[in-house]
Amino acid sequence: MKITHFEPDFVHALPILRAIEAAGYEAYFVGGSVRDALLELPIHDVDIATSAYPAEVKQIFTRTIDTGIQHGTVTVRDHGHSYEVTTFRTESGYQDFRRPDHVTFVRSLKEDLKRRDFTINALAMREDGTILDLFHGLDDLKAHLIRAVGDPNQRFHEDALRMMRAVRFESQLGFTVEAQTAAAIKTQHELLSKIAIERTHSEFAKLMLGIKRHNGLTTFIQSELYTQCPDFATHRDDLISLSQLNDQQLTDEASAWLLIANAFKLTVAQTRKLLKDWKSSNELIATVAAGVKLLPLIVTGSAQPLDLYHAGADVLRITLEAAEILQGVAPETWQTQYDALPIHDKHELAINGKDLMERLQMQPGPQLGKALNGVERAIVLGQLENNESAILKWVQANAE
Ligand SMILES: Nc1ccn([C@@H]2O[C@H](COP(=O)(O)OP(=O)(O)OP(=O)(O)O)[C@@H](O)[C@H]2O)c(=O)n1
Ligand SMILES: [Mg+2]
Repeated sequence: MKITHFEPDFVHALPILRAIEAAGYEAYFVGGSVRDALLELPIHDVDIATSAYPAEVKQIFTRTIDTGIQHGTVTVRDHGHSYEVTTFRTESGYQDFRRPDHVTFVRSLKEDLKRRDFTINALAMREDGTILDLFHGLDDLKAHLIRAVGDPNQRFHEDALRMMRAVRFESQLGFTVEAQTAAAIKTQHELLSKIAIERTHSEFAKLMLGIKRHNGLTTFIQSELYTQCPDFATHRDDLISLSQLNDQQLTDEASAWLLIANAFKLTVAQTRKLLKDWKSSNELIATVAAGVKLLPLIVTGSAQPLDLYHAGADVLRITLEAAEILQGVAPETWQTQYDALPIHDKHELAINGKDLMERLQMQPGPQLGKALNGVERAIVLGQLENNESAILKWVQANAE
């Protein structure tokens, strides 16, 4: 098997591979970029594995950064690009189920590939495009199977996050977790509790944004992995309902959490707590919480111009994405209504507080805030034109 069409990212990285080889070592493209190139998907992060030890890699290139030198990773800078070059390694220990006690550098590609998670991720590509397939990853790519390299129990003991990666790839690639690998996840699902929630969160979000969300969620539920996730354990039936929604692909993680909040029938406060427990960013929490408020209004057709205005473009977009999946609500009608609002943000008002103070001799304080809010509201509702003289007149009339 040989790749003949090279993505630009590979082309740019070729001189790195060639330089390492010219110095007498082996070097290969490995991991997700090789998998995705074979699937004809866009590639990102080209990873390079080499028989050269980190100190040897550093001698070959003029510009290097010690990214994770104790794990064998050196970043090589070349023409504005960065490449992670990692020495072939084996790992042992894994007392805490997430990081190896020691890393041993080795000179053999096979030793390196055999401790990787799945066969489709254990392919290596030579500089000429030849694929080295030591664990039948090509067969599994063809059969759309996610199969652990060697003993699945051992692979999940080494890094319990791999169980989440399995269900993530299932959804992201539209593959199926192979039976023995799935059985091992079920047996070992409790190990996921050892993993930092941020890492589980990141995999779960990728699952929710994948092309086969239904498949990923089904294995996530059947394997009991969900029981190890914050605030999910008591929601098995709700998660099943979530998995049975139409499989339309989501474009934003916030829409996914909105669907979850809806399936779990959470209040705004409960939604905030759930997202906090998943260590979400404040931005994500605010967006989803606002979506929880807006969603029922959209689904029942009762949202008013002010509701759309206060929600704003981002919240509206994710809410419409969720509403379309839940009830087949056509997003265009609402989007058109939103676009037609006279203004979309306070800053678009033809006056501000300073203008009111200067022109109407108003004093700073609650009165001023109230006047501005009234102006904003009247303009959104189409009761007042957004120009300075109309607004000043309106404020004077309403102050009397
Ligand atoms: N828990 C993990 C994480 C990664 N890997 C190996 O390291 C490679 C690169 O890891 P990463 O970039 O995290 O994942 P990718 O498989 O490249 O997927 P993505 O496209 O999301 O980057 C993987 O392909 C796999 O060979 C592994 O064995 N076990
Ligand atoms: Mg990657």
